[in-house]
Amino acid sequence: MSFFRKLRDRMMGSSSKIDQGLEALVEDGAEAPEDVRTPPAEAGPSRADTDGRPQSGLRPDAAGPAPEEGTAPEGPSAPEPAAPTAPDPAAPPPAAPAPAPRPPAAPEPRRPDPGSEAARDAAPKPAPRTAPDTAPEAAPVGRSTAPAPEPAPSDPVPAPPSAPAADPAPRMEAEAEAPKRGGFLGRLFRREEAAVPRRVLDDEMLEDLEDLLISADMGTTTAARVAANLAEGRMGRRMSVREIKEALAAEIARIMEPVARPLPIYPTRPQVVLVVGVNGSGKTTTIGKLASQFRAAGKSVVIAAGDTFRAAAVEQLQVWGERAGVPVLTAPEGSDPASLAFDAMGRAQADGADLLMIDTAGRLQNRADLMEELAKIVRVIRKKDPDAPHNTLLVLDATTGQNAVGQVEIFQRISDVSGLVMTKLDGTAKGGVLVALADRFGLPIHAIGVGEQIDDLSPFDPEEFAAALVGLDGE
Ligand SMILES: Nc1nc2c(ncn2[C@@H]2O[C@H](COP(=O)(O)OP(=O)(O)OP(=O)(O)O)[C@@H](O)[C@H]2O)c(=O)[nH]1
Repeated sequence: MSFFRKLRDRMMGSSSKIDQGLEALVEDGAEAPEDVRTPPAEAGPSRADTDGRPQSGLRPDAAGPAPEEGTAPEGPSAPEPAAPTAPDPAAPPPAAPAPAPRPPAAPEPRRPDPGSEAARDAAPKPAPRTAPDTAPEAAPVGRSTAPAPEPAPSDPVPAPPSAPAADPAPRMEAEAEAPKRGGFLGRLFRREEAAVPRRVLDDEMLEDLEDLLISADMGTTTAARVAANLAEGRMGRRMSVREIKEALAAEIARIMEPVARPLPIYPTRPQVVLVVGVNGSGKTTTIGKLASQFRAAGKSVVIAAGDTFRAAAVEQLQVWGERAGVPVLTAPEGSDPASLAFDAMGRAQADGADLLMIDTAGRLQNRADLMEELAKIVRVIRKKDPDAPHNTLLVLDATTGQNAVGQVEIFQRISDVSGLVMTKLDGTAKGGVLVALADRFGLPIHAIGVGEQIDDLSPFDPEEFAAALVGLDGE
């Protein structure tokens, strides 16, 4: 099963939210199919270019707007291809029900530039952490069982899924080719195409779209930005569900691209990875999965069970250690986690281990204690290596939706978070929060958890994620 299909299947919860919402949204405001086939002279006005671009004398929208990046050619939606009724170019611009251009949000800065890193830098940090100078290699996340999928070429439009399913790709082809065909087949394609519901992208639709994105946990700011960017150059255009999904996926992938970075691997031995996050977010499971993948990539790993306050957590980590074939260092219940971390550091150094992964407690209800605990762990391991920890991984549970935003803020304050792992993306309707996190914090997303099994940790691929989130493959 391809990674994309696996991700999409496992993200059905979130994809269906946007997926189903879009169907309803377009159908609600869709023009009747008859309207779609109205001769251009009548259809023209409603498609007036309202995005502020100068209209050429030829009024390109009269024959269908020029295909934009990220949208399918509009040809098939345009009325009859022969266009004998093409409007007179000299005719005055229509005074029609052109939707008002969506005003303010639109030309937002398109990149959540590393400004978000600036914001991160501005946050108080416990102590400066210096990563080794040497250029890191990438962690083998997801590569032990199958090679990580090559990132798709940076075409802003995710390629239509290659699945042979009767639907998407052939239909796209049909959309593109329909106008050129003559005879029976041409008429057939045009009729099918005319039956595809489309809705004019106007202010009302943009608001609906924004609400839909918010309901998928994208957060108000990111949802507004995504909707505004989608509107750019498309206002007044009649769009099908698939076209909206493609444009949305392209926009989401663009936001996620800069943060899709595997865990960097340094030549330093041991590379110390401190794993933080609230209780139940998936820290133990993620450490087990990562350890297994590092082992499969030929790295030697030591795990320290730093949540010494919960015997069950230690036992669970031991189980994962056995599965991954990695030693797990433990300490008596209630003992000082920093002391365990110190011992583990000594053991990892003596063994010449490539990686030391330190689990920590996640009791956010007593933030001061947790902060002191983490700070102490960092202090003692720095006695053995002043640059440690080399990574501080924050593990977040996707099912907590927008709460994840608050967790990043808190853990950035109490530890020097260097990257994220988002777990439980399978079966949640809240995957959109990852877009909000990328947009807001710009922290690297090293991997995503898509199940409870040892190989259910995958590299983060923005285009596949975006396509799965909007349900692109499901057409
Ligand atoms: N479906 C799914 N479940 C996951 C995933 N990652 C972790 N879990 C489950 O989430 C639950 C909590 O995971 P843990 O790894 O114990 O979380 P933790 O952060 O270590 O929790 P504490 O030990 O209480 O601090 C377990 O039942 C895991 O099986 C994932 O990607 N998908």
